[in-house]
Amino acid sequence: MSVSNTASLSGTETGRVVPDTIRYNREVPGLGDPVFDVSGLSVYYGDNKAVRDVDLKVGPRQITAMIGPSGCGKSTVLRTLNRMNDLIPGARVEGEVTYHGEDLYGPEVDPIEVRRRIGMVFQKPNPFPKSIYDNVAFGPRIMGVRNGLDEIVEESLTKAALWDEVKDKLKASAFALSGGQQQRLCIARAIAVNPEVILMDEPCSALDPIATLKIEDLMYELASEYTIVIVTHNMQQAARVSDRTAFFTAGVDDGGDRYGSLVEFDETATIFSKPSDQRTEDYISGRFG
Ligand SMILES: Nc1ncnc2c1ncn2[C@@H]1O[C@H](COP(=O)(O)OP(=O)(O)OP(=O)(O)O)[C@@H](O)[C@H]1O
Repeated sequence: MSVSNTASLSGTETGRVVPDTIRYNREVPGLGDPVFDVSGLSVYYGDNKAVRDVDLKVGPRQITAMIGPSGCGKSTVLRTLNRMNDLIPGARVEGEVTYHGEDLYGPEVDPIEVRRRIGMVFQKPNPFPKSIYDNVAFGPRIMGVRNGLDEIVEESLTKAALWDEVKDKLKASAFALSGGQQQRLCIARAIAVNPEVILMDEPCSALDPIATLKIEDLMYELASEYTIVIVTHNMQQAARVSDRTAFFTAGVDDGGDRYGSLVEFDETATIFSKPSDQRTEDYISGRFG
């Protein structure tokens, strides 16, 4: 894929993000056989039913963005896609999440294998206190790979658009890299174990605008090979990079409990130009959130 359109990055004077802010001009791939099919998903933290009744499909080799105001459940839903919620005491899911048609929460499913196939990149770059090389080689080594590590490291760093910047200092500490480089290293680390899906939870929120655009370019390139789901606070970012967008909001139930839910899920251009729900319209117009 190539980057073919670098139109305006900002919204219009109404504050609304419109389709001409979409930088990457490509046809939206179909949902095909969805990679994930989420239906009737609710997530509890203890007794608190924090996210309710989410239905969502994630198509292969495309970028799905999750947007919405703070606390609407974006990260919670993202974590259900690779069972990271299992690691949070008191968290449990209700409803169904299938991965290629298989129940992701089925008794026979190995969560470790799930997290290998469905990798995650976090808000704050979190390289290990090791060399650049050892960060990337870490996952393959744990999987028992002994031969061909050099090739895996080079290929992963190349795919993460970092190889040229680090090829002469692979033994240097990962902490010697800039924030943006560290985040690309974390993406290389995720790629090194050969995943199908990369989940990204606010991957640019700790980065400056230049480093952010680099990661966005990278996401776009990676989407030809990987399925990407990104949580972002940044509407322009969702409009720029994603094929489909899920808009979540937070509400209060009759008992006064706050909860998150999915309002609308559609192609990104539709969400940002003619959303079908007034709450989406209000959010993308900057009227709340
Ligand atoms: N580990 C946790 N323990 C208890 N409650 C949690 C936990 N993580 C999230 N929650 C609650 O679940 C709800 C959704 O939170 P979540 O972090 O998923 O929302 P978000 O949309 O990603 O928010 P933000 O944009 O601020 O990161 C919130 O009410 C939050 O307090």
